[in-house]
Amino acid sequence: MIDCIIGVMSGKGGVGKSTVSAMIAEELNKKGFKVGIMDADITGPSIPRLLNISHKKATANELGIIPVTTSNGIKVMSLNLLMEHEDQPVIWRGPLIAGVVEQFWADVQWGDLDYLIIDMPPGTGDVALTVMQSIPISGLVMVSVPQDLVSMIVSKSINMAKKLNIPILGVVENMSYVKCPDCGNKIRIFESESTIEFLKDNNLKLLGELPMSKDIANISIEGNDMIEEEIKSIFEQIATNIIEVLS
Ligand SMILES: Nc1ncnc2c1ncn2[C@@H]1O[C@H](COP(=O)(O)OP(=O)(O)OP(=O)(O)O)[C@@H](O)[C@H]1O
Repeated sequence: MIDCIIGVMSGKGGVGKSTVSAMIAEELNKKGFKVGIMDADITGPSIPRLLNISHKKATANELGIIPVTTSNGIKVMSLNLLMEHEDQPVIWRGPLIAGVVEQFWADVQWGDLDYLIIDMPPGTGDVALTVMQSIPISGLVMVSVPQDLVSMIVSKSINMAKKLNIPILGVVENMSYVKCPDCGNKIRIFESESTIEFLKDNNLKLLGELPMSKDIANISIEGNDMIEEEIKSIFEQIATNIIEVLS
């Protein structure tokens, strides 16, 4: 039994969707919830590295696939946990990839979870559609960089969610600013006035703003314990906001 399924979506690749998915899972887990994470980004799976389990392999029994569990208890399923070598590419066409996602939903023994986080494939393509149509998603978290929020890139994902009647829980603006190491000022490369307007016009909640930071960039190398406290608390607040919106 899974209580809430949260899809983490982005208009395009490389904006931090997987990083945010992994950190939401970590924060919900820290709050004492039973958490799982499904890496539905089949051709670019990065969850095992972000959660430091890329050396582990998933197994199966007659009941289905058994997810890998992190040292702190998060259940994880990713195609990379089934591949012999993590650098093997998945040279498959859309329907086959979509079939894997369906299996990750139907055949993985998730057990009882309070939250299942789904790291969606970027954009509004074939596999994203399969995820949204075949899994009963409770709500979507939209991850975007500021410059895409006010372009049509995020609007496409928002409109897709609306057409499929899936609520959007809110937006995480990633790489919003850089913090000056000397004076602590937040340097915003892209003016945020239009972001606020965009959120207002679309009736979207801002779940959190993350800086561009070396600590975040190095999560898959150094782990997330090394992240500075100020950034940790932003991730914690994002998780709290998600819980609030869902309840
Ligand atoms: N706030 C940040 N500051 C610095 N680097 C970041 C930040 N967020 C993400 N990154 C880095 O940007 C790169 C892309 O991040 P990530 O893999 O999470 O994006 P993604 O949207 O899931 O990409 P894809 O959809 O292509 O898998 C990674 O190298 C990650 O470490």
